[in-house]
Amino acid sequence: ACQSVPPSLTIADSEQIDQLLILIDQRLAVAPQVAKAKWNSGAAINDPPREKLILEDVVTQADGLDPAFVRKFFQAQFDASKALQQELQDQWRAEGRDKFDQVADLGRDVRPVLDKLTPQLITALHRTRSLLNRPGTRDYIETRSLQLVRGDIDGKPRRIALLGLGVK
Ligand SMILES: C=C(O[C@@H]1C=C(C(=O)O)C=C[C@H]1O)C(=O)O
Repeated sequence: ACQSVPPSLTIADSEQIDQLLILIDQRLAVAPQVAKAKWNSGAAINDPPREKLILEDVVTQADGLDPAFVRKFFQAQFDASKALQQELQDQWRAEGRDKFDQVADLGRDVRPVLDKLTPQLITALHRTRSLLNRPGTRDYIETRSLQLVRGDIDGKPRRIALLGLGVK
């Protein structure tokens, strides 16, 4: 990791960015459980009221951060999760998969995991906001995300999630 840290970031800075990437990965890692629960129940992958609720929540919790940035970031995390859910369900459909025997309950077991990550992500955004537009940060995120942000079939969910950081 140290070799890829650009001169514009301290090691401590790079560790804060890593922490954000780890949280993005942890959120994406929940998507297969969501996809399974919805596969069994037949519920739609997209749940706009649930997304709206989270967005309203994060904007009020994100004091000091630009609300437009926070919304954009979380919308990208939803979009990444949905892209991964879609890829998985497309695969299961192609395989002619039956329902899964054991799935976690979406409301009782799975969404609470996402809800626990939300404030942790907001904290990580606070700690990294001023680092995101430094020269070299973009390349650092690219390199590190390949190791830290997995949970993903073809790289598309990861790309969508990282676009939410708005790093140019
Ligand atoms: C993860 C879910 O699926 C989708 C993605 C969401 C998210 O990432 O938080 C929220 C609602 C759904 O559009 C879910 O329904 O909980």
